[in-house]
Amino acid sequence: MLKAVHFGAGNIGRGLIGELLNKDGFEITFIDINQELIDYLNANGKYVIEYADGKGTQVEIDSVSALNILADEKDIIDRILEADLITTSIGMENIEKISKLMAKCLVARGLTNKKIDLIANENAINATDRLKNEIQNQVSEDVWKMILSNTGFVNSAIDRQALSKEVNGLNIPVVEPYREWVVEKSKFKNAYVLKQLKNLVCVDDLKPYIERKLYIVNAGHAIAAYIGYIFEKKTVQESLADEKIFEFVRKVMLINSRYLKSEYSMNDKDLESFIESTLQRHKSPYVEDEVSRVARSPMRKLGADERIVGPILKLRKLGQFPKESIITVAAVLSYRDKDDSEAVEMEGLLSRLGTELFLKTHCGIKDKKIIKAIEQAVDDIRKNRDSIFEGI
Ligand SMILES: NC(=O)c1ccc[n+]([C@@H]2O[C@H](COP(=O)([O-])OP(=O)(O)OC[C@H]3O[C@@H](n4cnc5c(N)ncnc54)[C@H](O)[C@@H]3O)[C@@H](O)[C@H]2O)c1
Ligand SMILES: O=P(O)(O)OC[C@@H](O)[C@@H](O)[C@H](O)[C@H](O)CO
Repeated sequence: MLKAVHFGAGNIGRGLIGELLNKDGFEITFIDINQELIDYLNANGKYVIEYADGKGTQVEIDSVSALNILADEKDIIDRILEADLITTSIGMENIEKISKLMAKCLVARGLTNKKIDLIANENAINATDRLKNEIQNQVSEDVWKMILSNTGFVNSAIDRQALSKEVNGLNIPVVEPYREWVVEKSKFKNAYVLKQLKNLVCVDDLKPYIERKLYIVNAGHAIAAYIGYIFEKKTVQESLADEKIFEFVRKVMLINSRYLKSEYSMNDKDLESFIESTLQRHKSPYVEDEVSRVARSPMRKLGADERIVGPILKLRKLGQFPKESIITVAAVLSYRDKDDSEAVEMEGLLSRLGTELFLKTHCGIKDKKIIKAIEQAVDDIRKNRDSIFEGI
């Protein structure tokens, strides 16, 4: 049996990567920090995921075990010595935290001269390359050369709404039936393993896929959450049930698609139908996605190449002034959640630096006209939240 080591046994780890690797015949070791979940996976050797398909279809994923990253370092290295593939989905904020152990694992693996591939499955452009840089920072130049000659660092784009629910104290991933797992073919070192991964889509150029994912799918999702927050909606579905919000979200997705059209010569009709089907996924009656989950980590989401600001900067370079997309930055800046450390950090930075400096230093927005428009929109939203929809 092929063996995979997957870091992050959360919603997408168990709900997408776990399912697909299992379908392709892999035995999976999950690495996590949640001891209760680790104990459950070890005691049962399997888990269940539920499809949000209106029927509650359940799928069993077997041949699994788990280790704790904080307590089982030696065992983790041993598993990686025997593994055929390493994957992650732990969240970008945790990538740096696993880099030291990952470096140790890849050094041990490199000494055996056996090839291995690593895929970071996170919502970010070149997430694997970002992990790769963190790993490089942990080792000397010679050791890095050895790691590079034995390890394939493969970027990916993944798409599936994966939530979870608690049933009798047990956490069950709840996933939409739709799924996508796209990887960069040329980066794979182990051709045999790649051939066994039948549920992967291999492409030569990942950029159009990850940009379409972030700038259409995740942008639409995030905007529904941030505008939903302003209108006191609890879930994304509740937010999109409001016609004005729905039309606003669709408009921004269409505006963002102008960049994809120009950059990749994507066809208008295909983009429009992609947007429509994405909106249907986001408003599925079988999914109840909390605003707080989708709006989580607003500082990350305001990054210069991320879902909110990325399309604005790219469209500006094309000479455009995407008014509605600009308003969405103001909506993110208005977001508050005392349980989300990044939302708390954002609020603190905004009050210490002011909006203009925050936008310049954190979001890479230097254009005076855009900064002014964002400041104006923040003000307008504070006075009258319906100002968001003016002109729609
Ligand atoms: N859930 C989705 O719908 C979805 C879809 C596509 C992509 N993603 C991306 O996948 C990643 C994971 O998202 P999620 O929704 O599954 O989050 P999640 O919180 O459900 O899962 C993350 C898991 O990682 C574990 N973890 C945290 N720090 C760790 C560490 N240092 N070492 C090992 N494990 C650690 C957590 O305990 C948790 O089990 C994110 O980058 C997210 O953007 C999520
Ligand atoms: O995971 P994040 O925080 O980057 O974004 C939240 C959601 O938009 C995201 O998890 C989606 O559900 C997912 O990306 C759909 O494929």
